[in-house]
Amino acid sequence: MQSIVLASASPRRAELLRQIGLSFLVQPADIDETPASNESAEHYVERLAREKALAGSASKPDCLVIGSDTSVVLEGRILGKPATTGDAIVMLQALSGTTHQVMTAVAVVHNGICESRLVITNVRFRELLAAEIEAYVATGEPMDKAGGYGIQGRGGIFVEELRGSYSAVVGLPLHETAALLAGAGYPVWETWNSRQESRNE
Ligand SMILES: Cc1cn([C@H]2C[C@H](O)[C@@H](COP(=O)(O)OP(=O)(O)OP(=O)(O)O)O2)c(=O)[nH]c1=O
Repeated sequence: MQSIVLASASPRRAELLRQIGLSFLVQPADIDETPASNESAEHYVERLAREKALAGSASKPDCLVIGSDTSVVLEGRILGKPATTGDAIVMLQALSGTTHQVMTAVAVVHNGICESRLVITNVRFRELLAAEIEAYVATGEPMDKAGGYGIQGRGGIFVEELRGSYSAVVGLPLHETAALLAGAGYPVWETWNSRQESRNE
């Protein structure tokens, strides 16, 4: 079986891949993340996931390379990672009491061919108090996360309802990732079997 490369600096994505039993190499991809003019959020997120996977594959052509991108989208507006704590406060104020979309795309490059999937999850936040937004931002948790929150962390207490994929919100949709890997000739469950066999030998 080919080696897997995760073209990402996100510790959440690595954790999610480990969760499903995969062994892989981490090699973050450095790409320009500026949206093109008039580009839709859907197009932007999927394009970035593909560019990250393709950038990773350029230096590891013999590997199966996974790239992904997550953006929070509020009324069509893309909220990336906050640049400052002030930014994080503004994002969280905007998300308070509303429903937003978390768009995550995953792309897999295999033998030069790139396949990708986009997953859209609706997340509703309850009304947030100004004081709790300040306290949350002071923890530092929002700073490396799209939309300025982490559902898997303290930010979990803001989420009233989620419709879609929890793993996609955290950074990597596991069902779609496994489907793409299977399509590339790498069914995830087969790696469980081979590990089991090597332990039994
Ligand atoms: C909404 C949300 C996002 N996030 C994270 C997932 C991603 O790491 C990050 C979105 O930024 P991305 O630009 O998608 O990813 P990244 O810069 O962390 O890593 P790379 O580009 O190298 O793959 O936000 C959470 O951890 N929890 C959440 O609830």
